[in-house]
Amino acid sequence: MPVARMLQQVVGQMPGRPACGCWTSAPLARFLGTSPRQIPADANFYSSSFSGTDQPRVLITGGLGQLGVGLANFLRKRFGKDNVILSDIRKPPDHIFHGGPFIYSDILDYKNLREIVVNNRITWLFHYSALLSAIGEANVSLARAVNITGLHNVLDVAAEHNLRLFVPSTIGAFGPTSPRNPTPDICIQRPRTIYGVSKVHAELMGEYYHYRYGLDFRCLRYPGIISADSQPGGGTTDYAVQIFHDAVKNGKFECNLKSSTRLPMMYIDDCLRATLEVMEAPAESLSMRTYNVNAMSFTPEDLAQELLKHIPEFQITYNVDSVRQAIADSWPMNFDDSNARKDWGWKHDFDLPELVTTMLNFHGSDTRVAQAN
Ligand SMILES: NC(=O)C1=CN([C@@H]2O[C@H](COP(=O)(O)OP(=O)(O)OC[C@H]3O[C@@H](n4cnc5c(N)ncnc54)[C@H](O)[C@@H]3O)[C@@H](O)[C@H]2O)C=CC1
Ligand SMILES: CC(=O)[C@H](N)C(=O)O
Repeated sequence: MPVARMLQQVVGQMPGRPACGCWTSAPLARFLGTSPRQIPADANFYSSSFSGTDQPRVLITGGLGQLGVGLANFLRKRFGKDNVILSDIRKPPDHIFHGGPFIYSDILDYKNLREIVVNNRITWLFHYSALLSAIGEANVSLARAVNITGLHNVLDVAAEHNLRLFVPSTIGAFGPTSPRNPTPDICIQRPRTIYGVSKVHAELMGEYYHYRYGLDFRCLRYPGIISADSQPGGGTTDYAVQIFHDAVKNGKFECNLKSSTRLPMMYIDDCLRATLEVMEAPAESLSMRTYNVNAMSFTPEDLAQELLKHIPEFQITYNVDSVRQAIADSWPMNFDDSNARKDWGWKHDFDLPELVTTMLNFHGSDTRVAQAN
């Protein structure tokens, strides 16, 4: 007998179950737990996913980081500006505040999160709030709270309100005992950072809520993401973002990883497109709920050589950060994303030459504008 059916029979006999015996997506613990958040057994979890239009009503948590504003702009083009709400615990700059709906949302405040989802009739949630690898090692207790307790709140609200939920994982969800070259979707995952541990937890908890409560959970393991118009948030791959700014501005860059450190990387446009494509993929096409996605892998030396083709006077020096280097040495060198390419047609657009040209065009034009002003 399928596990789900067996569980349904067991749960159906539980006291306090709705008379209909219907299978609610609400987490079982809410009926049996002693949590102050316990919901009356006769609560009717009418799915609030019907937003009255055929467009998703989107909430992005942690939206003011390196990726969230780009995601909001990308999704607003697809679903309409007013259907995508950006949120964070920080004050947005004026151009972001006036660029579309923004709301304060602290994922550690479960009631606040629940209120936002109900009052705004949210149907899709992109959960970006997190402390990344290096900053997480500098503040383990905060990283554990945001990346784990915050995730639990998001999972419960998503299950209670039948949301389609995207949670990004990372190359950092693997560790030194994982195969590194290449790293497949399914293999040993014993990361050595609180960031990586919290992301493996997110993958496992999201998949549990999917199989146990029917939550439409979808997850991509992002490589190091490179963006031109936003600053990185304190990770190990941040060098690959900062190098472009420094190369154009100063003609030189001091790299905090060894020249031979190979890591999977991706341009932000590919990242955001992969995120939307997996969220729009028909459920029946998904043989998994957590996928690796890949574009390229390079070392600081590879990147410097590509930059030299455009900026012949560019100089790179190395001042290795031992914390970041130890993290990078435990991460994948190359990512196997064949399942994403097979199941939902993933295909990257930007390889290293295209990345460098695109980033320099942005920074170069930006610098030219700066000189003109
Ligand atoms: N940028 C990258 O290269 C990669 C990012 N990812 C994942 O993508 C997501 C977004 O990444 P980034 O934008 O780079 O992160 P980031 O570190 O730049 O931004 C994270 C945001 O979370 C917010 N935040 C912190 N505590 C919060 C709380 N209690 N409630 C609500 N928001 C809170 C911060 O204010 C910040 O704006 C993260 O989950 C990250 O793990 C995964 C792999 C690579
Ligand atoms: C690859 C990531 O998850 C992030 N950029 C980090 O370096 O922590």
